[in-house]
Amino acid sequence: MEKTIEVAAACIENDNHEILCALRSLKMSMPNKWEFPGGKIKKGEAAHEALQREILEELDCKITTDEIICEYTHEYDTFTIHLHVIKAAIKEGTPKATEHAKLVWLAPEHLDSLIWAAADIPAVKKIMKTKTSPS
Ligand SMILES: Nc1nc2c([nH]c(=O)n2[C@H]2C[C@H](O)[C@@H](COP(=O)(O)OP(=O)(O)OP(=O)(O)O)O2)c(=O)[nH]1
Repeated sequence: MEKTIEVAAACIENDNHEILCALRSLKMSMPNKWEFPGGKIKKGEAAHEALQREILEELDCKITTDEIICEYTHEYDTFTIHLHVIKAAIKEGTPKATEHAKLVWLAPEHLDSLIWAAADIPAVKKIMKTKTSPS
């Protein structure tokens, strides 16, 4: 059986309560799919630590990380990922698409207007539900 890839992804919210969505580029695997920016967790690394490193590498900014919004396993045809979606905020800098094709800030209720990587769909649904339900 293929090894499961551990992936940390950031649900970065700005002061307008919008969420940062990133479009995977043609050079990346799963091109043209939207995702929460992040990447693979290295051996011995904590998910939060991996996420801060990945965001600095691919968006050229620093984030603070908060609680895990959701965490689950998704089986693609050729590999399986264990996705950790972590709440985050920008601490320093402005996100730049150094690897992604595009970055957009979207209100939670509009997240389902994008075509997401299949693994992200439960997280998108959860964020939409949590952020748009009256409290
Ligand atoms: N970053 C991220 N990856 C996701 C998400 N959803 C999803 O299925 N993936 C998949 C895409 C990739 O197969 C894998 C993460 O790989 P990646 O290419 O972003 O990670 P990385 O930057 O560490 O990659 P690399 O240096 O090895 O090329 O997880 C998501 O929301 N964010």
